[in-house]
Parts: sequence; C-alpha cells; structure tokens
Amino acid sequence: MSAMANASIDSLILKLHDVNAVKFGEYKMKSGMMTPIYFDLRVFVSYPALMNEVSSLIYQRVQKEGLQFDSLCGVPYTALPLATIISSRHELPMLIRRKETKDYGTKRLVEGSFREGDTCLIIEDTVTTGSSILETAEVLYKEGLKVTDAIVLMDREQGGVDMLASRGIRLHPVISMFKLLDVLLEAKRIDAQTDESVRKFIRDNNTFRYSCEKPCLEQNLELSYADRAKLPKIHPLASELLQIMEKKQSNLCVSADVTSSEELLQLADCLGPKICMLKTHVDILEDYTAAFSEKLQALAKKHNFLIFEDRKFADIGNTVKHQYEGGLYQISSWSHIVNAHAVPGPGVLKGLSAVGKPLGRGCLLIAQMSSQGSLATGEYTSAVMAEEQSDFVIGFICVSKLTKRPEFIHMTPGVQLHAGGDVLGQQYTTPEDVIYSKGSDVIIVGRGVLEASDRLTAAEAYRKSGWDAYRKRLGQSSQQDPRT
Ligand SMILES: O=c1ccn([C@@H]2O[C@H](COP(=O)(O)O)[C@@H](O)[C@H]2O)c(=O)[nH]1
Repeated sequence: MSAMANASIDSLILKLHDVNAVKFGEYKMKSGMMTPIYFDLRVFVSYPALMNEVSSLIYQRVQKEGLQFDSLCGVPYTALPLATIISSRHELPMLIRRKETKDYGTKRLVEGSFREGDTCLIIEDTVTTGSSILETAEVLYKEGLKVTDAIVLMDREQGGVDMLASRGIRLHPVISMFKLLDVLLEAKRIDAQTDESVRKFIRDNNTFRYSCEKPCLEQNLELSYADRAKLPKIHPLASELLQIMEKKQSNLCVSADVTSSEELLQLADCLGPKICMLKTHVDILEDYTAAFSEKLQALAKKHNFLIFEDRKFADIGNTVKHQYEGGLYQISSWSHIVNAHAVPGPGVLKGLSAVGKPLGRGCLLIAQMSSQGSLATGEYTSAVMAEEQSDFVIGFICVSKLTKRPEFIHMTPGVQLHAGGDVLGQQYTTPEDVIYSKGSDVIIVGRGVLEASDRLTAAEAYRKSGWDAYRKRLGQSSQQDPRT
C-alpha cells in the first residue's frame, strides 16, 4: 500500500474514533458474544464528509484490486449509503437487497436491473464472521448473480476472511483490527492494557472454526487422521504423517531449537517416542556436519517421526533451488518437510518442488504466523491459500484451520500449556484451543518442552493434551482412549 493511502487510512481511523464509531468497553455482538471493542458505523449518516471519505477509500480499494463487476450491492443497512455514494459518483449500477419480502407488487428480494450470470460486488461496513456478506450473497445467487469479491471497511480479523474464502468469496478489507489498534495506540487514544486485552480477545475468538463446525460435521468432513491418510488425492508424505500420528497417538511436533548437534540428537532420541515430527532450525546449530544429518535420519527411522526443517524459504525460484539442495546444509537430502513464504509468488514453489518432488519431499506454505503484529493475515492468507494447487504442498503453517480439504495438514506454532507470550512478540495458545477450537492438526512446541526441568514428562503432557483435544474434536472422550 502506498504511503499516501496508509496516511489516509491512519487519519480515517482517528476520525472514526472521534465520532465514537469505535467504542471500547463491554458490548454484545449479533452472535451474542461479548466484545471489548465495538464498531458502530451506523453513526456515519450524521457525518456526510466522513461518509464521502469512507466511500472514496472503498472505491480506491476496488480499483487497486482491479475488480471487474456488473453492479454493486451494499449489505443492508449500514453499507447501503456507502454503496449508493460509490454508485452515484462513479456511475456504477447498483442493486438493493431487501431484508424482508414485500407482500405486494413484484415481491422481489433484489431490486434493480440485472442479467443472469452478472457479477455483483458486495460492500459491507464491518465483518466479524462474514455471515452477513454470505447471507446477501446467497440472496444474489438465487437470482442467478455471481459473487466473487466483497469489500469491507472494517475487518475484525476474527475469521471472516477465511470463512468467506472457504465459500469462494474474496474479502478485501480497507482497515483491519490490528492496524486500527496500532494507530489508536500510537496516537495515545488507548493505553497499552486496552490494546493488549483487545488483541487477546481477537486472537482467542476466531469464529471460523465455530461457524464451520456444524456444516463440517453434517458433511462428515471431520475425518479421523487415519481416514484422511487413506484419501485418494492425498500427498504420500501427508499420508505417512497422518499414519504416524494415528499410530503413535501424537499430534505433537517438538521444535528442537538448540544450538548443539549433540543436544539435538539426544533430544530426538529421548522425545522420539512422543512425537510425530521433529522441527529443526539447522542454521542455529554451532557445529553442523553431514554426519549429524545422517544420525538424525537414523533416529527418525528408529522412532518413526518425520523431520521438518523450518527454513522458511522466501526467494525467487532459482535461489531457493540452490538453498534447498546445496550449500552447507543440503536440506533436501535429510528433511522430509520444509516450508516457504508465498511472498515471491509461484516461483518459490516451482524452485523447491523441482528439487523436492523427485525425492518425495513435501512443503508447508506459511499462511499465518504466531507472532504479534504478523502481516500474514486476512488477504495475504487468502492469497497464500490460492497457491495450494501445487502437488508439492502438503499443508499450511497457520493459526487455525484454513481449508476444509482434508488432504491438507494444518500445523500451528506458538503453543504452550498456558496462553501467554514472550518478550519478543511470540504469542502462545493452548493445545486444546489449537486442535479442538481452531481445528488445526499438529501443535508445534518449542520452549514449552525445552525449558521444562524434565523434557520427557513435558513432551508427554503436550502429547496427551493435543491428543485429547483431537479426540474431543472427533466427539470421543479421552476415557475411550486406552493410552490416555
Ligand atoms: O509463525 C510461526 C512460525 C514458526 N515458528 C517457529 O516455531 C517455534 C516455536 O517455538 P516456541 O519456543 O514454542 O515459541 C520456533 O522454532 C519458531 O521459529 C513460530 O513460533 N511461529
């Protein structure tokens, strides 16, 4: 985003706060959930200059995305005047969705002229779950219209983008919750405590898992790891991982962030029986040798776990090819799984898969990160998901389940037995939250195990916690599990 657009968004955020459209306190949302931050954008109608400014920013977003559509439609009621201003200023046809049918005249639910197959862009003021946009889209679908994109002024970053993406609608937010908090904190409109408590609330209340839970179950998509391992389209490595998880009753990946090869090997040997995967950062080892990687592979075989080198590749295809197969570490020769950022575009996956595919390796795309202020949210996450078609991608590094396609593995770092964080911005949530509430598949635990006085006992506690959460997700109690 340009510096100018950024400045206009910062100034808009302060204006929204000035007119009390952003409120801090205890408020009840449409879903019944209590929230410490509430957006009352209905006040716009009393501030025409502000309404014009908001409409301009929405329209700039439409242009920036290069969206093509035949008409636009505001979600009733708050977004109606915004859509009307955009329609009138730019002479774009508009449709009005009725909330209630008339019992006289045409009884239409969508007013305006359109043809079957026309594309309609939805405009909304605030998104939490995305359900209001979906409701409007469903009415439009019934009339034969297509909806591929929606623009929202304020995204609360509680799962709306992901929920809509799972239903084929790209949501483009003008302002996101974390950006709003950054600006208000910087301008001293809120104190650090309010800022942190709202951030925590947003992190802890991602609605996507909850809102998709019922349909998932109805469609029988909540398959066991064992069933998923047998899916016809699954990548062989993802299948192997799911089989290991089921066999060892473990969805625990330990992050072996230690600096000596000897310590890492000891860790792998000691914790091997508890884990489905061992994650490494080979470049933090002070004494790496090729012999180390051979010993690590032997331990992976002995204890039946996969090795995941958390290299986070993020360069052009030609460079990542060299980084993956060559250099000091020759990662592709010993690591079953690597990961990559999608920032460079599809070339990064092409480069990596040219090396990894012939060796039967797999890659996780980094769709979200656990660290505070991460930019891998909303739209970025949706764009990452669009790269998934590569037959080298086995899943995602994410905060919560992102796709309902059961052949993909979701892996989540930032896990400890108690929620919290570190001084450098790491944010922790619990195994129960990650596996049961957020629907991820694997917990990645580093210091929760490494800093424990007894690492083996700690690893067992995480294994049990992650496994119990998985069984709860399947609707089974831990009593039914002979090992737990
Ligand atoms: O978003 C991300 C991606 C990767 N990590 C990595 O996971 C571990 C977490 O270690 P803890 O000690 O449990 O905090 C670490 O290797 C990170 O590089 C992540 O934390 N978040």
